[in-house]
Amino acid sequence: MEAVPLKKPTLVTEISKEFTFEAAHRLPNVPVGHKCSRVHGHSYRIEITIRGPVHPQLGWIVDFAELNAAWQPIHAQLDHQLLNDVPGLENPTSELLAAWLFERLFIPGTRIARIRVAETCTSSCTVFPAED
Ligand SMILES: Nc1nc2c(c(=O)[nH]1)N=C([C@H](O)[C@H](O)COP(=O)(O)OP(=O)(O)OP(=O)(O)O)CN2
Ligand SMILES: [Zn+2]
Repeated sequence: MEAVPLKKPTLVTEISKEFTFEAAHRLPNVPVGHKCSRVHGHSYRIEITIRGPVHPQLGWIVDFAELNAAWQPIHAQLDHQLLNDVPGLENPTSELLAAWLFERLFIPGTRIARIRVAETCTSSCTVFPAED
C-alpha cells in the first residue's frame, strides 16, 4: 500500500483567563420561598476565552495582560457589591450576568469566543455568539 503524506491540520487557537470576585445577590423573580429569593453570596469565577490568529513573531493571540486590563473596571464595578444594585443586573442570574459581561468586555484587536460564569463549584453558565 502506498503511504499517503499526512496533511498538517489547520488549528483553531483559544486562550482563556479566569477571574474572581465576591458579591451578594438575590433573585427577585423566583417563586415565593425559593432559597435564592433571599440575599446570599457567591465567590464568582469568570472565565474569558479569546479565539484568533497567533501572531507570527509574538507567538500569541494577545498578551494575557490585555485580558487582565479589560477585567479591572468590571471587577471594580462588581466586587463586594449587591449585584441587584448594579445597573442592568436587577435580576442577576448566571445567564444574565454572563450576557451583561459579554456586552461590556472589550479587548482591542480580538473577539471574545465565550464567557463562563460559575456561581458555585457545580453551577455555571456559558455564553458565546450565536454564529459559533
Ligand atoms: N439556571 C439558573 N438556575 C439558578 C441560578 C441561576 O443563575 N441560573 N441561580 C441560583 C442561585 O443563585 C444559587 O445560589 C446557585 O444555585 P445552586 O446550584 O442551586 O446552588 P447550591 O450551592 O445551593 O446547589 P446544590 O448543588 O443544591 O448544593 C439557583 N438556580
Ligand atoms: Zn446565588
